[in-house]
Amino acid sequence: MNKRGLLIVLSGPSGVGKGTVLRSYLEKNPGARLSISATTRQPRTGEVSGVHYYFLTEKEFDKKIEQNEMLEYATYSGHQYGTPREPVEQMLEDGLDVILEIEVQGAMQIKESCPDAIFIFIMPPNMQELTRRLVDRKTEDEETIRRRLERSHSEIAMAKEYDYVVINDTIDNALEKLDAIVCAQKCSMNHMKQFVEEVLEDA
Ligand SMILES: Nc1ncnc2c1ncn2[C@@H]1O[C@H](COP(=O)(O)OP(=O)(O)OP(=O)(O)O)[C@@H](O)[C@H]1O
Ligand SMILES: Nc1nc2c(ncn2[C@@H]2O[C@H](COP(=O)(O)O)[C@@H](O)[C@H]2O)c(=O)[nH]1
Repeated sequence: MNKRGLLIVLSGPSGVGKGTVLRSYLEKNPGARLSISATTRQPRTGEVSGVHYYFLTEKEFDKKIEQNEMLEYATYSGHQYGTPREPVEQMLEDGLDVILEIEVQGAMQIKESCPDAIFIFIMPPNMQELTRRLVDRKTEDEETIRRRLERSHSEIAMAKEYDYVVINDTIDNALEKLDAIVCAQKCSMNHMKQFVEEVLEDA
C-alpha cells in the first residue's frame, strides 16, 4: 500500500463552512491532520497561535517566504496567509493524510508543485445562505463581510479548476461526500500504483 499520506486541498468562499465540515471530518478520521497555516491577520476571539493559526507579523511572514519555508502563500483581504512546508512534508511522510484549508490562489500553487494532491471545492447551496452564514457568525465587521462576499464571486468561478465540488447544504451531507471522495481517491490507481508494483515484484 502507498505509505505516503494523501494531500487534500479544500477551498471555498469565506463562511461556506469549510472549518465546520473539517472539524467533523477530523473527528471521524484519526489518520488525517489539518495543516496549521500562518497568517498576518489578527486572531479572532478564542483563536490561539499554534492551534488555529501561527499569527505572524508581516516581517516574520516575509522572512519565511524568503527562506522558502512556505509551501504556498497568498494575500487575502489585505492579509498574508501561507502553509508552512516542513510539517506538511513530515506528516505525509508519516503516512498521515494532510488537509490544506486554503483559498484559491494558494490552491493553484499547490496544483503546480504537488500534482498528486486532490482538490475539493466547497460550495454554498446559494448566495443568500452564504451571506447569512457569514453575517450570523459575527466574527467580521460589515466592511470585511462585504469584501469577503465580493471576493466569493471570483472564488466560485475558480471551482472548475478543482477535481470535486461538494455542496455544504447540511453538514452531514457535506461530510458524507467528503468521506466518499477521499476514500475513492485512496483506492485510485494514482495512489495505489506503488502497492500494485510491489505485489507484482513478489509474484
Ligand atoms: N451546513 C451548514 N448549515 C448551516 N450553517 C452552517 C453549515 N456549515 C457551517 N455553518 C455555519 O456557517 C458559519 C461559517 O462556517 P465556517 O466558519 O466553518 O466557515 P469557513 O468556510 O471556514 O469560513 P472562513 O473561510 O471565513 O474561515 C458558522 O457559523 C457555521 O456554524
Ligand atoms: N492560500 C492560503 N489561504 C489560506 C491559508 N489559511 C487559510 N486560508 C484561507 O484564507 C481565507 C480567510 O481565512 P480566515 O481564517 O481569515 O477566515 C479562507 O479562504 C481560508 O481558507 C493558507 O495557508 N494559505
